[in-house]
Amino acid sequence: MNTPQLVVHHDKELMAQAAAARLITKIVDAQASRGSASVVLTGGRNGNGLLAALAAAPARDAIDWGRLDLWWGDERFLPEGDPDRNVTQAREALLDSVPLDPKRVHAMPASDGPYGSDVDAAAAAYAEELARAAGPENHGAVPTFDVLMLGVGPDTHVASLFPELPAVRETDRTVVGVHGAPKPPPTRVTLTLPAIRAAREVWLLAAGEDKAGAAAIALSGAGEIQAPAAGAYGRARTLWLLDSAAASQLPRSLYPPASP
Ligand SMILES: O=C(O)[C@H](O)[C@@H](O)[C@H](O)[C@H](O)COP(=O)(O)O
Repeated sequence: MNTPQLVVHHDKELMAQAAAARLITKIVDAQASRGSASVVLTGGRNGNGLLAALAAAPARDAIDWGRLDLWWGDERFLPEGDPDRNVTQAREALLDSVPLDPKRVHAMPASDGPYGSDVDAAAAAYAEELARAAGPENHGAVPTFDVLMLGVGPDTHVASLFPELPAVRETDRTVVGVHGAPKPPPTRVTLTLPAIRAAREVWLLAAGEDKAGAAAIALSGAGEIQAPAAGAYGRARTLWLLDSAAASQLPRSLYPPASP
C-alpha cells in the first residue's frame, strides 16, 4: 500500500479546476503511451464539479474522446434517465458535450434495464463486463484503470461502500449490489475495494467543511471497515485532492500549505 499524497487547494472551485487539469494531463499521457485511457468516474458534488470544470477547461479537447473508456465506481439503482443517477449527472456535466465513443461509456445497469429490480444480478453483469474488458495482464478481473476517482462522504464512505456494511467487507467479487445504503437512494451498485485497488491511481476528492472529519479519520490510520476511504488506494499512487476546509482537521505535518 503506498502512502497517500495530499494536495490542498484554497477552495472547492480551485480544487475542481486543478483536478480537471490534472485529469486532462493524465488521460493525454495515457493515450500517448498506450493509445487509449481508462477512467472511473464518481458521483456526488465533488465528482460532478470536476466534470463540469473539465467541460469548461481550455485544454479539454487535447483528450482524444473517442479513445477513452469511462466506467463508474458506483451508481444509484434507479430507472434509466433518472436525474439522481450518477450517469445522468455526468452526462449533463460533461459527457453530452464531448464526442465519446458510446461503446466505450460503460454505465452501470438501471433498475428498469435487463435485470429489472434485481440489483445483485445487475452488479454481477457489470462485473462480467469489467472482466471482458480486462486483458491477460489484469488477472481477468478488471481492466487497468489509469485513474479511479472517488468522492468521500462525511462518514468516510467511498463509492457505495459504507462503514460496517457488507459491501466494504467483500474480498472476492469486483462489483456488488448494496441494500439499505444510509445515503439515499438505499439501493446501489458499487465497485468493491479489490476492484478499486486494481487501479493504477486512485484519486479521492474531498472539499467542504463537512469532509474535514472524514479526511482526518481516513488519513490517521483508521481501518477500512470503519472508514472505507482508508482502504481506497491505487497500485502506483493514492492522491487526496482537498480544499482547505476539508483539510482543516488534518495534522499540519500531513500536507503542504494550501495553494495561494
Ligand atoms: O453515488 C454517490 O453518492 C457517490 O458516488 C458517493 O460516493 C459520493 O461520491 C460521496 O457521497 C461524496 O458526495 P459529495 O461529493 O456530494 O459530498
